[in-house]
This record gives sequence, C-alpha cells and structure tokens, in this order.
Amino acid sequence: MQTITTLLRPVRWQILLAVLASALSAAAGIGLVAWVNRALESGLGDTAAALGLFGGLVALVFASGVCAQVLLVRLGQGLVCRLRLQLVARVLGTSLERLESLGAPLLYNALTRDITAVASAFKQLPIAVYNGLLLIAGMVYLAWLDWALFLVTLAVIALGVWGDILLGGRVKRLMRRVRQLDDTLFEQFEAAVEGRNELGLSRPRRRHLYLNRLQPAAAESMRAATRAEALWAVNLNWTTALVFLLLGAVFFAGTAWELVTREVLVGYVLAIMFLRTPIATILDAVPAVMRGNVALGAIDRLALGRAEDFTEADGGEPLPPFRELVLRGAGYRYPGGGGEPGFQLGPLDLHIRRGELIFVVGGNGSGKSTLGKLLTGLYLPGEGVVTLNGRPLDAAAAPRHRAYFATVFPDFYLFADVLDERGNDGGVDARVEYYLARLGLEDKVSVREGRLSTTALSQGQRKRLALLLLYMEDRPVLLLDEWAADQDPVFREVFYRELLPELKAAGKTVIAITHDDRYFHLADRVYKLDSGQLVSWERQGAVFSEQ
Ligand SMILES: Nc1ncnc2c1ncn2[C@@H]1O[C@H](COP(=O)(O)OP(=O)(O)OP(=O)(O)O)[C@@H](O)[C@H]1O
Repeated sequence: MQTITTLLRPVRWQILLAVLASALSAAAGIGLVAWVNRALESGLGDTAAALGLFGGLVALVFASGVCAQVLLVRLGQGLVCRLRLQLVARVLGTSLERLESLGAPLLYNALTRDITAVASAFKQLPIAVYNGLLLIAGMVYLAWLDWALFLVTLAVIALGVWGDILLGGRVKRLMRRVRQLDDTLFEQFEAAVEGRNELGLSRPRRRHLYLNRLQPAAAESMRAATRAEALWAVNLNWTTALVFLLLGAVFFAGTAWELVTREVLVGYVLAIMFLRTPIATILDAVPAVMRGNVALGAIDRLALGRAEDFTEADGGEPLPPFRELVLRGAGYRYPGGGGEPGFQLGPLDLHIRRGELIFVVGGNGSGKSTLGKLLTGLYLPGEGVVTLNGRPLDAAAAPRHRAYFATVFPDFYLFADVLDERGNDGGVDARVEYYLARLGLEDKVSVREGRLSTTALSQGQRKRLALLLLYMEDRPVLLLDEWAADQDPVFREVFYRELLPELKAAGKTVIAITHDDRYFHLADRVYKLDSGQLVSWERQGAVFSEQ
C-alpha cells in the first residue's frame, strides 16, 4: 500500500482533527441517549435546566457532526484529487520499457476504473470513521450500563465479525477476479476503438470481437460481481438478524427472567436501536472499501516509477553544446516472452559528431527504431556504454542525455500545444506561422496563442506538424524515424534536398532512419543494421546513385 501511505502522510494532522471532531459528535450522541434513559428512570428534575442540557447536547451533536463530516469529506476529496495527479505523475516518471510492457489498456484501466474505485472507497471513509466512533462510544456506554450483558454483546459481535471475515475473504477474491477481467475488457475496448477501420469493413471480425472476446469477459465479470454483492447481502442480513437476536436476549433477560434492571433494559434497547444505523452504514461501506483496496493493489502492481516533481521550473543551467555521441559495445535486449529470448540489438560501436547528417538503414525488424531509442536515452544500454559529450548514459544521466534530442518516431503523438526551446507556449505564433508556410500547411492549420487549430489531418500532414513541433523545440540533435515515408514525392524531395541540408547548415546533428535509397548519398555516413548488428555499408557493394 505504498500509494496510500504516501498520500495520507501529509494530511495526518487533518485526519486527527477530523477524528477528534467525530469522537466529540459521537460522544454527544451517546450522551443524549444516556440522558433520555436517565430522565425516563429518574424524571426530569428542573425542567428549564433539563431543556438547556438537552438543547446543548443536540447543538453539540449538530455542530461537531457537521464539522467532522465537512473535514472528512474535504480530506476524502483532497485525497482523490492527489491520487489522480500522483498516478499521472508516476506514469510520466516511468521508464519507456515499463510503459511498453504494460500496454495502454492496463494504464487506462488504472487511470479510470481504479481511480474511481479508490475515490468511492475514500468517500466511504468519512462515513465509516464517523459511524465507527459512534459505535465505539455506544459500546463504552453499554459496558458502563451492565458488564455481564456487555460480555453477551461482545459474543454476538464476535459472531458478526466471524461472518464478516468468512464472507469478506470470498467477496474480496471475487472482486479481484472482476478487476482482472476489467483489464481484458479494456483490451477489447481498445480494439473496438483503435480497430475502427478494420472492424467497420468486416462483420465477421466485429462478430468475433463481440461474441468471442467481449461477451465472455463481460458475462464472467457480471457473474463474479453479482456473486460478490449477493454474498455481502447475506452478510448484511445476518448482521441485522444478530442485532435483533441481541435485542431479544436483552428484552427477555429484563422482563421474563428479570436478570437486569429496568434502567439497563431501557438503556440497552435505546442504545442498540440507535446503533443499528451506524452498524448498517459501516457494513454497507465495506464492499466499496474492498473494491478500493483491490484497485490500490492493482495500481501498486503496475510498479510505476516515482512521481516526477513538476514544482521546479524547467531550465536550470543551459546545456553545454553537443559535441559527440559514442556507442562502445553498446547493446539492448527486449525482454523475451513465451520461452523465446527477446530481440537483441548490438553490441554496437558508432560515433556521431556535431553537425553530421547520419542515415540509419536496414530491413524491417533489423533494429533501427530500437537503436533510435538507445541513442536518445529512451532505452538504457543493457551492455557496453553510450556516452554523450563523454558522459555515460545511465538512469541518473538519462534526463540530461534526453534533453539534447527531439524525435519523430513512427508512432509519434501529435500535441496541439506548441512549446518553444524553453518549454513556453507564449509568443511562438509568428515562428509557427513561418514553419507552417515552410511545410506547406498554411492553408490547413493556423495557430493561436501557441495552440494549433487542428491535428485531424492526413498522416503525411500530421508528420509535417510533428516536424514543426521539433523545429520549435530547437534541440541540438534530431532523430527522424522514417519521417519521409508518408510524404508525397515532391515534399520528400524538399525534405532530403532542402530541409535536411538546412538543419545541417544550422549546426544541427540529424539522424534519419530511412528506406529512401535514392537519397543515401546525401548523408555524411550511412549505418546499416541487419538482425540487430551493424554491417558495413561499403561492404554491401552499394553505389550511391541519383536515379
Ligand atoms: N516493444 C517491444 N517489445 C519487444 N520486442 C520488440 C519491441 N519493439 C520491437 N521489438 C522487436 O525488436 C525488433 C526490432 O524492432 P525495430 O522496431 O527496432 O525494427 P525496425 O528496424 O525499426 O523495423 P521497421 O523498419 O519495420 O520499422 C523487432 O523484430 C521486434 O521483434
């Protein structure tokens, strides 16, 4: 429960205050019951004084109750808000490898369903704390009234708790199963949304998705959830029956067998009737709390990184100019699956200097994008060393290493907000308009206060916008992974013959992953990858030619 402890620690004093206010309200409530009992037995005495005491107790119940509830609700909502922000900050602070191995559906499930479940549990927390304290105050009063009868009460409570534990364990197991099935459902939701083109064309595929993937998971989830709720309903009614059994026992003990005095009898009956509501309320809250607990367990199992701290401004000391990027025996291996070892890139040796235009080429699956992620520090080397300006890339050096790069990978995400080199979104419009015209997008997209008017464009146009974002960030090293693959021949020509040379002339280092062999001669150097290994381009006997 690492998540919950880090969330609760900063508000421990507010929690204490809320618990104290709840305790005061609970004590005043039980005090009222005790006062009514005493008045029934011994009479009111001075009516004015009695009225004053009664009114005072009612006012105290009201004021401390409101105070406790408001404090607890504010705490609950504050925790939910912080949990949401903390979870997203942790996703942002998690390594790419971990995020890739988890996959989008698991993360979306955590960010939506799990957070909602934890939020519902937190909302029950104030109610449970308040009613729990009411229950404790009631118990103290019952013990004070009659010890022997209180022991009987404890025995009945033990019976109730036994039922809770017995059924609670099974209910929790079922809830865990429902949570697992949620992940399966989210995978299918992703397929239903992301596969809209393929599904739109193929009824057999839609039918398969619906009947063989969605429906079985949804039905099993429903069965497990229904069973869990039904078991808890049995428990609720079992508790209600126990409360009435206790009432009956007290009643017969006081009337038929005259084992307790009338004062004790009336006090017990009043107190038990009064305590029925808190007992039912607490038991009602238990399933939501269990679900929240299961959800927190699922969030913890994601093993996300530490939340990134965004309170500090970006910038700090400026980056020294880029000089060189060197790989010495550097390699990276993907984790394997199903008994098969993962793909191995390297070990590789290469040297990239400032202002060079480097092409990385090779067949599909040869490791080009993996090399791109290793060069940019998105992946850390599993063997050998990657150094930038002589500094080895490791977890500590990674943020600074990455700050030198701007990339467009094939699975890029196009942000509508344009940031400049210092991470600001203000005052960028004039430069954005210049680049929009340069990239032939001025009729399609406009910019206002650093925000692009649209990103709903063709793939080639979206890639041009991604390049625009990269221009604006103005980083020293650019990595473009098959950027030109979606461009028309005219713009492809502009890219290789104008844009890349211009970037080089501006002192940028450009690493382009490409299949466009008719432009290979424009590069300062070409690295060819084959099954994760670098093979000499010259030894391939290739001829740079303009076709
Ligand atoms: N996230 C991943 N997890 C596990 N293995 C992966 C992952 N991504 C890629 N691979 C493996 O690494 C190999 C190299 O992939 P990579 O994307 O680097 O190839 P590429 O040369 O860029 O291919 P392409 O030209 O098709 O884009 C693939 O054959 C694949 O088996």
